[in-house]
Amino acid sequence: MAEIASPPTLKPSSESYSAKLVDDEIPTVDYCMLYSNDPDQESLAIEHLGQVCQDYGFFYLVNHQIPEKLLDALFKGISEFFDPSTLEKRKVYSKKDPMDRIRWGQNYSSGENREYIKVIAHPQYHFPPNPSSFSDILDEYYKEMRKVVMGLAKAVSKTLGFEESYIEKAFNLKSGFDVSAMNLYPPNYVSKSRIGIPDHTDPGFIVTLVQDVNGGLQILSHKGYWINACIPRHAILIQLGDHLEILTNGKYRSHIHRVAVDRNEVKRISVATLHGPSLDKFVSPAPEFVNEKHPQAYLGMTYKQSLEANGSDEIDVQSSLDQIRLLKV
Ligand SMILES: O=C(O)CCC(=O)C(=O)O
Ligand SMILES: [Fe+2]
Repeated sequence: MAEIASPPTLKPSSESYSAKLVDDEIPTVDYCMLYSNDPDQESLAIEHLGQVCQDYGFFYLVNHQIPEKLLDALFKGISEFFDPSTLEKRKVYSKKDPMDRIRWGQNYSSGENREYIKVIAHPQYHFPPNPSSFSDILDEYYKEMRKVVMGLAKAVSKTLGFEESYIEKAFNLKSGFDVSAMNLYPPNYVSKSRIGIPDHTDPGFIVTLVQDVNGGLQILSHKGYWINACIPRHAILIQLGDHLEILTNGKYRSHIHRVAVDRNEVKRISVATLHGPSLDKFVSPAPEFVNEKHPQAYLGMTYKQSLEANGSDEIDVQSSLDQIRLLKV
């Protein structure tokens, strides 16, 4: 596979944002340490992960075992897929029906500036069949990423003091519904504002994010200021999803994030995958997290119902946390 040259850095813009914007303050979690053969090291790593989930809700994951060559091939494949000269060909994936499993879109507006292709990556794979080398790379990438996600489900269960299969069972992750967005910002160098994607949280257990060019993603911390995410090359940014917040009754919260694009100068590709419960899984705050001091703060409903609660379908997902929340935590 061809090597990709070191990418340029996209400088974040702070204009037009009122809340404080700081550079990187995002913790790092070492995936291998969560499974260390040394029990002391392992328990320290699990304790650290629990602290990070509670205090931040997002972190850089390093030593995750996804080959760097696979990530580089993924970015190259996406870059070729979004080639401006083949724009007409990909319009075939424009949304025609709510049941479409592959969906393409291009937005140039004051509220959103990106080109994207969304696919369902689990429980069944739905990828653009051409070019075949690209769908093979996607297949490999999503399989590798699922291993990481299942591993994190075990580790997060332990941070909560449960057996390692707790999260997997609570979300029925073996049949989990994963939607992945491959994004190009700005859409072929044209944007109508500095917003790539506006403020939002994401549904599901966790969101995994990889990118080819640093900068652009901004995360609102629980302390109320924005952080520019400077994801180390080949690391994965993990963000906790709304349904982990619901399950833990607000102990592990999701958080608002957005993408800034900067003066159309740099092309950035990201792959954000929402790893969710199975569509029919009923998710509500677990009894272990509900007590007099922490009354039930969210409604229970199936994952499918919660995806549809925002008036959208299950692929064009947006957070429905506002409709599900009973109390502010
Ligand atoms: O591209 C990014 O950095 C973020 C994408 C995102 O937040 C999403 O697709 O939900
Ligand atoms: Fe997101």
